[in-house]
Amino acid sequence: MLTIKSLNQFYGGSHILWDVDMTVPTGSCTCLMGRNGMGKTTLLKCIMGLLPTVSGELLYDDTDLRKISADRRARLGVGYVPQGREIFSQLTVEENLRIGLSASRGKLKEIPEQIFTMFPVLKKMLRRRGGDLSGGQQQQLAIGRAMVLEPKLLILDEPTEGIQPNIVHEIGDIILRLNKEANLTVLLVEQKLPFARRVASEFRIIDKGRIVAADRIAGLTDDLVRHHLTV
Ligand SMILES: Nc1ncnc2c1ncn2[C@@H]1O[C@H](COP(=O)(O)OP(=O)(O)OP(=O)(O)O)[C@@H](O)[C@H]1O
Repeated sequence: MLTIKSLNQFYGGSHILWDVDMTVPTGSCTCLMGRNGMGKTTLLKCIMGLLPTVSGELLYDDTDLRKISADRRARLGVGYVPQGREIFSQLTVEENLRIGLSASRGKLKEIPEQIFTMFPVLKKMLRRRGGDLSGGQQQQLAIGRAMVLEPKLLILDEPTEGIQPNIVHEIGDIILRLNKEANLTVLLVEQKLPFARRVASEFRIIDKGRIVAADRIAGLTDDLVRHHLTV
C-alpha cells in the first residue's frame, strides 16, 4: 500500500500541494483525477522522488520513500511511465528497453521475456527506432520500459494522452491485464471519464492541490464530476 500523509510541495514561492492525504491500496487500480494544473503530475513526481517535498510522509509498505533516492524507489518496485512517454526516438526499441534495465545497477542483465508476452509488438519491432512507432506502440514501449524492473506498483501519467481513440481501448485492456492478471497495483492519472470508469477500482480527485474526494469508482457521482472535473 502507498500511503501519503500531509504532503506539501512548492515551486519557489507557489504552494502547489496542500496537506495531501491519499492511499493507493495494494491490488487496486487507483485513478487520480482533476482538471488541468491541479497538481496531478507534481504529486506523481513527488512519489517518484523527481521533485522534493517540503513536509509530509510518503510510505510504500513500511519504507519511507522520502528517505531514499529516485533510483532506489525504482529498484524497490515503483515503476513510472511519465506524461508524454519520454521514449528516445533515435534509439531502437531494444535500446529503449535496456535503458530501463540500466536502473537495476547490473542486477538484471536481460529484458524479462514477460515484457514480450505482454507486448508482442515490441518483440516484432525490436530493431526499429522508437520514433518510427505509432503513438499506441510508443505507449506500450514506455510501459514496457517501466516493466523491465518488474515493479509491484506502476504509476502512469495520462497514458491515453495523444493516442488515437481506437487505440485508447487497447491501452485500457493493457492496464486491466497488468492490474488483474499480472497483479500490479496501479496508480493512474487520467482525464477521460469513460476510460477511468472502465479500468479503475478507486478514484481520488485533486482540486487546487488538495484531495477533495476519494472512494471506490462506483462512488464517482455526476455531482463530483460537475464540481471538480468538468471544464
Ligand atoms: N516547473 C514548474 N515551475 C513552476 N510551476 C510549475 C512547474 N510545473 C508545474 N507548475 C505549476 O504547478 C501547478 C500544478 O501543475 P501539474 O503539472 O502538477 O498539474 P496537472 O494537474 O498535472 O495538470 P495537467 O493535467 O495539465 O498535466 C500548475 O499551476 C502549474 O502551472
